[in-house]
Amino acid sequence: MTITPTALPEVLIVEPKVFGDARGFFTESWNEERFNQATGNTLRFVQDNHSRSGRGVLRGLHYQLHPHAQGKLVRCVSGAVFDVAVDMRRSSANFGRWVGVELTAENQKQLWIPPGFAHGFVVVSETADFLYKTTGYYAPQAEGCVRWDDPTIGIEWPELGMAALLAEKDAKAPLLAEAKTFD
Ligand SMILES: Cc1cn([C@H]2C[C@H](O)[C@@H](COP(=O)(O)OP(=O)(O)O[C@H]3O[C@H](C)C(=O)[C@H](O)[C@H]3O)O2)c(=O)[nH]c1=O
Repeated sequence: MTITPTALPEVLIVEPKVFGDARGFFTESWNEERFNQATGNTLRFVQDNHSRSGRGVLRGLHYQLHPHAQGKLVRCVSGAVFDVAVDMRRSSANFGRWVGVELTAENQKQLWIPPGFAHGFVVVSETADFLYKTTGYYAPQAEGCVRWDDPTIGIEWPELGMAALLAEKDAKAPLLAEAKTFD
Protein backbone atom coordinates (compact mmCIF):
# COMPACT_ATOMS: atom_id res chain seq x y z
CA MET A 1 0.00 0.00 0.00
CA THR A 2 1.41 3.41 -0.98
CA ILE A 3 0.24 6.58 0.78
CA THR A 4 0.88 9.93 -0.91
CA PRO A 5 -0.09 13.23 0.75
CA THR A 6 -1.72 15.86 -1.46
CA ALA A 7 -1.37 19.64 -1.32
CA LEU A 8 -3.84 19.39 1.57
CA PRO A 9 -1.64 17.17 3.76
CA GLU A 10 -4.52 15.46 5.59
CA VAL A 11 -6.03 14.33 2.24
CA LEU A 12 -4.16 11.21 1.14
CA ILE A 13 -3.90 9.24 -2.09
CA VAL A 14 -4.01 5.55 -1.18
CA GLU A 15 -2.74 2.95 -3.65
CA PRO A 16 -3.19 -0.65 -2.54
CA LYS A 17 -0.93 -3.24 -4.13
CA VAL A 18 -2.49 -4.79 -7.24
CA PHE A 19 -1.57 -8.36 -8.19
CA GLY A 20 -2.05 -8.80 -11.93
CA ASP A 21 -1.80 -12.05 -13.79
CA ALA A 22 -3.12 -13.72 -16.92
CA ARG A 23 -6.57 -14.00 -15.26
CA GLY A 24 -6.86 -10.32 -14.36
CA PHE A 25 -5.98 -8.81 -10.99
CA PHE A 26 -6.45 -9.13 -7.22
CA THR A 27 -6.12 -6.36 -4.70
CA GLU A 28 -6.94 -5.85 -1.03
CA SER A 29 -9.06 -2.73 -1.50
CA TRP A 30 -9.11 -2.16 2.27
CA ASN A 31 -6.78 -3.41 5.00
CA GLU A 32 -7.29 -1.72 8.35
CA GLU A 33 -3.94 -2.67 9.85
CA ARG A 34 -1.93 -1.61 6.77
CA PHE A 35 -3.83 1.66 6.40
CA ASN A 36 -3.56 2.60 10.07
CA GLN A 37 0.14 1.65 10.17
CA ALA A 38 0.83 3.71 7.03
CA THR A 39 -1.16 6.76 8.09
CA GLY A 40 -1.07 6.70 11.89
CA ASN A 41 -4.86 6.70 11.83
CA THR A 42 -7.12 4.44 13.86
CA LEU A 43 -10.10 4.40 11.57
CA ARG A 44 -13.33 2.52 11.95
CA PHE A 45 -15.64 2.50 8.95
CA VAL A 46 -19.34 1.98 9.62
CA GLN A 47 -20.93 2.40 6.18
CA ASP A 48 -20.20 1.45 2.57
CA ASN A 49 -21.75 3.51 -0.21
CA HIS A 50 -22.08 2.94 -3.96
CA SER A 51 -23.30 5.46 -6.49
CA ARG A 52 -23.49 5.12 -10.29
CA SER A 53 -23.53 8.17 -12.53
CA GLY A 54 -23.36 9.10 -16.19
CA ARG A 55 -20.89 11.38 -17.96
CA GLY A 56 -20.96 14.95 -16.68
CA VAL A 57 -22.77 14.14 -13.43
CA LEU A 58 -21.31 16.21 -10.60
CA ARG A 59 -22.14 15.13 -7.04
CA GLY A 60 -21.09 17.52 -4.30
CA LEU A 61 -19.62 19.36 -2.63
CA HIS A 62 -20.96 17.69 0.49
CA TYR A 63 -19.95 17.06 4.09
CA GLN A 64 -21.59 16.29 7.41
CA LEU A 65 -21.00 18.55 10.41
CA HIS A 66 -20.12 17.38 13.93
CA PRO A 67 -21.16 15.25 15.72
CA HIS A 68 -21.88 13.37 12.47
CA ALA A 69 -18.76 14.38 10.52
CA GLN A 70 -17.57 11.63 8.18
CA GLY A 71 -14.17 10.58 6.98
CA LYS A 72 -14.42 8.98 3.51
CA LEU A 73 -12.22 6.52 1.68
CA VAL A 74 -13.37 6.76 -1.94
CA ARG A 75 -12.60 4.91 -5.17
CA CYS A 76 -13.93 4.44 -8.67
CA VAL A 77 -14.41 0.80 -9.71
CA SER A 78 -15.70 1.38 -13.23
CA GLY A 79 -15.10 4.42 -15.41
CA ALA A 80 -13.34 7.54 -14.22
CA VAL A 81 -14.04 10.58 -12.04
CA PHE A 82 -12.26 13.77 -11.09
CA ASP A 83 -12.49 13.73 -7.29
CA VAL A 84 -12.21 16.87 -5.17
CA ALA A 85 -11.78 17.69 -1.49
CA VAL A 86 -12.07 21.20 0.02
CA ASP A 87 -10.82 22.19 3.48
CA MET A 88 -13.88 23.53 5.37
CA ARG A 89 -12.10 24.16 8.69
CA ARG A 90 -11.95 27.89 9.48
CA SER A 91 -8.97 27.34 11.79
CA SER A 92 -6.96 25.70 9.01
CA ALA A 93 -4.32 27.61 7.05
CA ASN A 94 -5.80 25.81 4.03
CA PHE A 95 -9.40 26.88 4.65
CA GLY A 96 -11.23 27.04 1.31
CA ARG A 97 -8.38 25.38 -0.59
CA TRP A 98 -9.01 22.33 -2.79
CA VAL A 99 -7.23 19.31 -4.22
CA GLY A 100 -8.35 17.16 -7.14
CA VAL A 101 -7.31 13.64 -8.15
CA GLU A 102 -8.41 11.49 -11.08
CA LEU A 103 -9.71 8.20 -9.68
CA THR A 104 -10.31 5.48 -12.27
CA ALA A 105 -10.98 1.76 -12.48
CA GLU A 106 -7.61 1.58 -14.24
CA ASN A 107 -5.39 3.52 -11.83
CA GLN A 108 -7.17 1.98 -8.79
CA LYS A 109 -6.27 5.05 -6.76
CA GLN A 110 -8.26 5.81 -3.63
CA LEU A 111 -8.57 9.11 -1.78
CA TRP A 112 -8.83 9.50 2.00
CA ILE A 113 -10.87 12.57 2.88
CA PRO A 114 -10.93 13.26 6.65
CA PRO A 115 -13.79 14.83 8.58
CA GLY A 116 -13.73 18.59 8.07
CA PHE A 117 -13.49 18.45 4.29
CA ALA A 118 -16.16 18.83 1.62
CA HIS A 119 -16.17 16.14 -1.06
CA GLY A 120 -17.43 15.89 -4.59
CA PHE A 121 -16.65 14.46 -8.00
CA VAL A 122 -17.53 14.78 -11.66
CA VAL A 123 -17.77 11.79 -14.00
CA VAL A 124 -15.43 11.95 -17.01
CA SER A 125 -16.30 8.54 -18.52
CA GLU A 126 -19.59 7.28 -20.03
CA THR A 127 -20.58 5.95 -16.63
CA ALA A 128 -18.81 5.55 -13.30
CA ASP A 129 -19.40 3.33 -10.31
CA PHE A 130 -18.16 5.09 -7.19
CA LEU A 131 -17.67 3.21 -3.94
CA TYR A 132 -16.72 4.64 -0.58
CA LYS A 133 -16.46 3.81 3.08
CA THR A 134 -17.45 6.34 5.75
CA THR A 135 -16.45 6.67 9.39
CA GLY A 136 -19.87 8.01 10.35
CA TYR A 137 -23.44 7.12 9.51
CA TYR A 138 -25.61 9.11 7.11
CA ALA A 139 -27.17 12.03 8.97
CA PRO A 140 -29.05 14.31 6.55
CA GLN A 141 -29.88 16.72 9.36
CA ALA A 142 -26.14 17.38 9.71
CA GLU A 143 -25.41 17.78 5.99
CA GLY A 144 -23.55 20.79 4.70
CA CYS A 145 -22.86 21.72 1.10
CA VAL A 146 -20.89 24.35 -0.78
CA ARG A 147 -21.08 25.44 -4.41
CA TRP A 148 -18.97 23.40 -6.83
CA ASP A 149 -18.19 26.49 -8.90
CA ASP A 150 -17.52 29.01 -6.14
CA PRO A 151 -14.85 31.31 -7.60
CA THR A 152 -13.31 31.86 -4.16
CA ILE A 153 -12.51 28.12 -4.06
CA GLY A 154 -11.63 28.08 -7.75
CA ILE A 155 -11.77 24.34 -8.49
CA GLU A 156 -10.33 23.60 -11.92
CA TRP A 157 -12.86 20.99 -13.02
CA PRO A 158 -11.95 19.10 -16.23
CA GLU A 159 -13.44 20.24 -19.51
CA LEU A 160 -16.57 18.13 -20.04
CA GLY A 161 -17.80 19.51 -23.35
CA MET A 162 -21.24 19.68 -21.71
CA ALA A 163 -22.94 21.37 -18.77
CA ALA A 164 -22.41 19.53 -15.47
CA LEU A 165 -25.48 17.54 -14.39
CA LEU A 166 -26.30 18.46 -10.79
CA ALA A 167 -29.00 17.68 -8.25
CA GLU A 168 -31.12 20.74 -7.51
CA LYS A 169 -29.67 21.01 -4.01
CA ASP A 170 -26.14 21.15 -5.45
CA ALA A 171 -27.05 23.75 -8.07
CA LYS A 172 -28.43 25.91 -5.23
CA ALA A 173 -25.65 25.21 -2.71
CA PRO A 174 -24.31 28.24 -0.83
CA LEU A 175 -21.01 29.90 -1.65
CA LEU A 176 -18.19 29.37 0.81
CA ALA A 177 -18.88 32.72 2.48
CA GLU A 178 -22.37 31.53 3.47
CA ALA A 179 -21.71 27.82 3.90
CA LYS A 180 -21.67 26.00 7.25
CA THR A 181 -18.07 25.34 8.25
CA PHE A 182 -15.99 23.57 10.89
CA ASP A 183 -14.21 25.59 13.59
C1 LIG B 1 -25.29 9.99 1.03
C2 LIG B 1 -26.48 9.11 1.34
C3 LIG B 1 -27.68 9.26 0.66
N1 LIG B 1 -28.73 8.45 0.96
C4 LIG B 1 -29.97 8.63 0.19
C5 LIG B 1 -30.59 10.01 0.30
C6 LIG B 1 -31.21 10.24 -1.06
O1 LIG B 1 -32.54 9.73 -1.07
C7 LIG B 1 -30.37 9.41 -2.02
C8 LIG B 1 -29.39 10.25 -2.82
O2 LIG B 1 -28.68 11.04 -1.89
P1 LIG B 1 -27.78 12.23 -2.39
O3 LIG B 1 -28.48 12.95 -3.52
O4 LIG B 1 -27.36 13.04 -1.19
O5 LIG B 1 -26.51 11.46 -3.00
P2 LIG B 1 -25.14 12.13 -3.45
O6 LIG B 1 -25.39 13.43 -4.14
O7 LIG B 1 -24.39 11.09 -4.16
O8 LIG B 1 -24.44 12.44 -2.07
C9 LIG B 1 -23.11 12.06 -1.80
O9 LIG B 1 -22.31 12.86 -2.61
C10 LIG B 1 -21.01 13.20 -2.18
C11 LIG B 1 -20.05 12.85 -3.30
C12 LIG B 1 -20.55 12.70 -0.89
O10 LIG B 1 -19.36 12.70 -0.59
C13 LIG B 1 -21.52 12.24 0.11
O11 LIG B 1 -21.18 10.94 0.54
C14 LIG B 1 -22.92 12.26 -0.31
O12 LIG B 1 -23.44 13.52 0.06
O13 LIG B 1 -29.65 8.47 -1.19
C15 LIG B 1 -28.67 7.48 1.93
O14 LIG B 1 -29.64 6.75 2.19
N2 LIG B 1 -27.48 7.33 2.61
C16 LIG B 1 -26.39 8.10 2.35
O15 LIG B 1 -25.33 7.91 3.01
